Amino acid sequence: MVIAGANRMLGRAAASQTQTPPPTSAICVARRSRVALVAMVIAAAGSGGPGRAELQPSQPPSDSGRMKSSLTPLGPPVSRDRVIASFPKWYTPEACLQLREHFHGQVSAACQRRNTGTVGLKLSKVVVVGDLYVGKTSLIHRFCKNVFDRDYKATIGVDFEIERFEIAGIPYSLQIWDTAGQEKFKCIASAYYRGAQVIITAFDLTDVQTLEHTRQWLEDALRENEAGSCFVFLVGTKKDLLSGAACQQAEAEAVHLAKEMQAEYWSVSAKTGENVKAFFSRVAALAFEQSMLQDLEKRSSARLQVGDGDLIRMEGSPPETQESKRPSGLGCC
Ligand SMILES: Nc1nc2c(ncn2[C@@H]2O[C@H](COP(=O)(O)OP(=O)(O)OP(=O)(O)O)[C@@H](O)[C@H]2O)c(=O)[nH]1
Repeated sequence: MVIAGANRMLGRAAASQTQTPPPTSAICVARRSRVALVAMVIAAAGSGGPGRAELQPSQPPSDSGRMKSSLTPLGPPVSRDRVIASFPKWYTPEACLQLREHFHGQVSAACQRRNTGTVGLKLSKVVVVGDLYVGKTSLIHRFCKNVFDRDYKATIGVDFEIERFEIAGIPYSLQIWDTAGQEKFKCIASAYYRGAQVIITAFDLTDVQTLEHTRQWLEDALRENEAGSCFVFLVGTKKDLLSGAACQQAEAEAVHLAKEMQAEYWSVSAKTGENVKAFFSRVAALAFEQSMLQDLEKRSSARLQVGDGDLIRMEGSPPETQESKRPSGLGCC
């Protein structure tokens, strides 16, 4: 993974229908031959049409705008606006994944002690899905590059961005996958749904049909992941185009659906930037907290198993007996 020295990494990846998602390192390599890959995807989709314009490589981060943690840094510093010290709040309590305003007690304690296992090295996968033209790319670009492009260029296959955070003093990264909304690219994009910790289903607040379609997008993304393993967000885009009663009406319908989907609801505008940073901070904090809790649980159950009386009794037993009694959760050593 090539993120050292850069605050974020930009990539584009595309695959044929049967290809499984490549590891991040493979994608970094693929990035260099982007033109060939894009050509491959156009061929696979049977289209000679234009794709998303070539993206500019990220600028190397300058030293300004950086903040040093009061704790010993675990990695290179992140930009100031990626530092999350307190738990970011929900958009509406009517459709939110959790109402706590602080990190879980165990998580805070572990972060203070720097007892965070491998979480600081982890890259959590976030997949953004939804109809074409709803503003998925614009949302990601507003957050990752602080830009807005009023011209529409369809995403071909998938793109991704990596954003580094510092959460409760611990480094944490999100790998944000932008998928194509066009039907002809759906099979390519869906190959990248697997392994998502967060699924963001986006719709256009000014187009109620795109809200209706989010059920199907979510179903497709969940099918590729273990039941109950993903945080789900429902995001209404282009908030700047609605106001007053029309906005309230659109949001009420979306909140209703979000509750059904067991999703957290947010309204955002990539054009003005409204709620974009708050939204992704919330995503990062929830994913981080879940990773921490899972890691703590894994380590504590591993400790319990190591101290288990059965294992002590096994000492000196023939190797095959030891093998047959080994708890399945433990590795080969
Ligand atoms: N006014 C307004 N326009 C937006 C906003 N977000 C996106 N748009 C516009 O909507 C169009 C589609 O945006 P994209 O981000 O390319 O849409 P997408 O969902 O990524 O589309 P696909 O790549 O085809 O799936 C573009 O012309 C954007 O400029 C927004 O917040 N406000």
